[in-house]
Amino acid sequence: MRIPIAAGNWKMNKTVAEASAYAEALLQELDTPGVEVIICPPFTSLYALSQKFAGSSVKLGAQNMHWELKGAFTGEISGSMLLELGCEYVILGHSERRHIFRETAEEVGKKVETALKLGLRPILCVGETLEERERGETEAILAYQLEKGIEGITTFPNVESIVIAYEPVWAIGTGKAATPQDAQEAIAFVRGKLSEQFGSEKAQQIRILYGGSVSPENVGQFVNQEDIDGTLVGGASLDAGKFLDIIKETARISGGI
Ligand SMILES: O=C(CO)COP(=O)(O)O
Repeated sequence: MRIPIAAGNWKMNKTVAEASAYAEALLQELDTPGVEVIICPPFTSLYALSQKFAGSSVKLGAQNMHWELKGAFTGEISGSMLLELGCEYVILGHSERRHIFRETAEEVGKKVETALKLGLRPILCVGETLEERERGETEAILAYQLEKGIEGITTFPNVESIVIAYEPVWAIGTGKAATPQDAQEAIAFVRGKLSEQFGSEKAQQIRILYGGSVSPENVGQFVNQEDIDGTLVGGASLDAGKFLDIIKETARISGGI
């Protein structure tokens, strides 16, 4: 049984004070044992939130890390630093990192390998641009990003602890979400690729999320799909009330497993 996830990617938003106030509001209302809730704030709020979430069911994730463990990499953060701050997850290969900061699929793969080696659970993001979709290249792009992303971990015993997020670039921050059918189709394709790499038993255990303009109103349609195991939420996760509605709807649709 794959436990559904509601993950909030705050991107470059919220000061420590704002993050702390949000955490208090979230914890006051949170009562959904069937859903794994993950908050991914900026690095600067990780410590404060690890204190706030201690003893609760809310998990902490970072939004990026370097593939090396330490060294002369000005401005970078290592996986062991994230573990020390209480992170269980780390988002890797988000399309904003790939497109704005020119991260390559190979670099993302190195990060995934290091994260898993350290016992951090990667949330590996994959997704096509609008031009790629219109050219009919969606599956080729997903296959390429996935193949490079998991290249270094194919023999790892804990591959099932990875999470994949399908985030079509054209749906991110646009208010124009994919249709549940398109998302299901892409995610079923990803699960098929995971099955080729890891075998069907492992592939059936790996959670695959949808991300891109998820809201309290549309989340149910995604979580209702056979292969979609939750959502990675940007804008709507910045408001504790909206994110709580997303968590509740996820629990309701997935039967509070
Ligand atoms: O990029 C996203 C999550 O990682 C999605 O962002 P939005 O929910 O704002 O579209």
